[in-house]
Amino acid sequence: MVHRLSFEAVNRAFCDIMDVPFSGAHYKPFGGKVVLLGGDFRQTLPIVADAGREESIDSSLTCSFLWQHCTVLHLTENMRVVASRESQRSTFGGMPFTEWTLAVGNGNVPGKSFPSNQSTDWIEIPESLLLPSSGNPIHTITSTVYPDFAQRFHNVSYLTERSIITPTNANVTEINSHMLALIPGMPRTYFSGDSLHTDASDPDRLEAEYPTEFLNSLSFNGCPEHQIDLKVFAPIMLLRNLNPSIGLCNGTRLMVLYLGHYVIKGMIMGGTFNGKTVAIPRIVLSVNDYRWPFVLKRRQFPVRLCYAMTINKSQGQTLQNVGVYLPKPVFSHGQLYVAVSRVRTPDGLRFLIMNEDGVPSNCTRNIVYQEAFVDLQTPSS
Ligand SMILES: Nc1ncnc2c1ncn2[C@@H]1O[C@H](COP(=O)(O)OP(=O)(O)OP(=O)(O)O)[C@@H](O)[C@H]1O
Repeated sequence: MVHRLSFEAVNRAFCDIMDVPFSGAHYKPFGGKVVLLGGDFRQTLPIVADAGREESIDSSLTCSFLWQHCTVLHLTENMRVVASRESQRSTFGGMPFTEWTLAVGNGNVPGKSFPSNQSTDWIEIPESLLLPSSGNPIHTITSTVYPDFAQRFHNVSYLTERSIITPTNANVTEINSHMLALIPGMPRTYFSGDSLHTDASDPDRLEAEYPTEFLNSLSFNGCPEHQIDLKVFAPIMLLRNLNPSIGLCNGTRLMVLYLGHYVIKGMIMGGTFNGKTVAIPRIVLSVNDYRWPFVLKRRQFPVRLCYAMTINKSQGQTLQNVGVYLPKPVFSHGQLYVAVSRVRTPDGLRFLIMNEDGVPSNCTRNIVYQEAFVDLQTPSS
């Protein structure tokens, strides 16, 4: 979800554009233009660094002055899951799959209290969705989601329909490295060119304080790593909108076809541009993080391997086979709902959950800030 300040910035731009003398447009929301917004408040709220519950809620559109001008319309049918009869057959916590996913999103799955922390937002995942608990967890989850990988690693439809999702980038990296090593051949490595930019009066001091090696070690959400290892046939995800008119959007998945010095060629996996071959150049990405007194400029291919991806990054994807890997529970509103709602049928959804002692478990945390839904009722709904 977009931060409310972004909506407010667009609102101001519209007011400016539409402003002509005596029109009053300047005082109307979006300059008097009708704007259609789509979203699901059960999904994750805007990401605000180090934010607590209040800051997360405050960042959502419902806390903007614009919200009073919005009319809420509800979609009533789950088009993603409804196509499958499978989802109607079995029950999950006594409910059909579609209802169970909504109950997870609404925070209505009965909680399980633990004497140690008295937290009530822990829920049991139905037995039929759990993976067997023996052996190495990375091996268990990868071999379940990617069966017969050695024979099928270059099959584009096989890769298109599956992914492992997990809350943190550290686990994503671990799984991606594991999978890349299973493809024959040596990887091609791309290093970024990193530099810092600052308005400070003494940039030389900052450059001495933050040498290139330090800049190389920095990782940011939504920014490619300093070192990217790739092989032909590996699935990658684009991290920037390069050219939406040909399908190159933030979140587009591609299978690598060619690893050149100046471009990476790939085949788009899924969506309107499925099967289209495209070239991706290196670009300069700017990262402004409040922890550092400079803007990092990183010249790199804006891609990341995507055998596994974070739950947040998986928003918008529809997949046939999803492995939800939870070595630690989710940490923010809506993440568990996003995880359970990526599939068309419950057959394609499997969980591997570890408790704090690293022992497989059937309980996990479901974080739902009920305040996020308070303003969503309309008189007619
Ligand atoms: N009108 C429709 N008819 C048939 N299937 C549909 C329709 N709309 C959506 N779908 C199916 O539901 C899936 C999810 O649709 P879409 O990605 O547009 O929803 P969304 O609300 O953006 O999803 P997300 O939960 O990722 O935010 C699509 O992959 C598509 O298969």
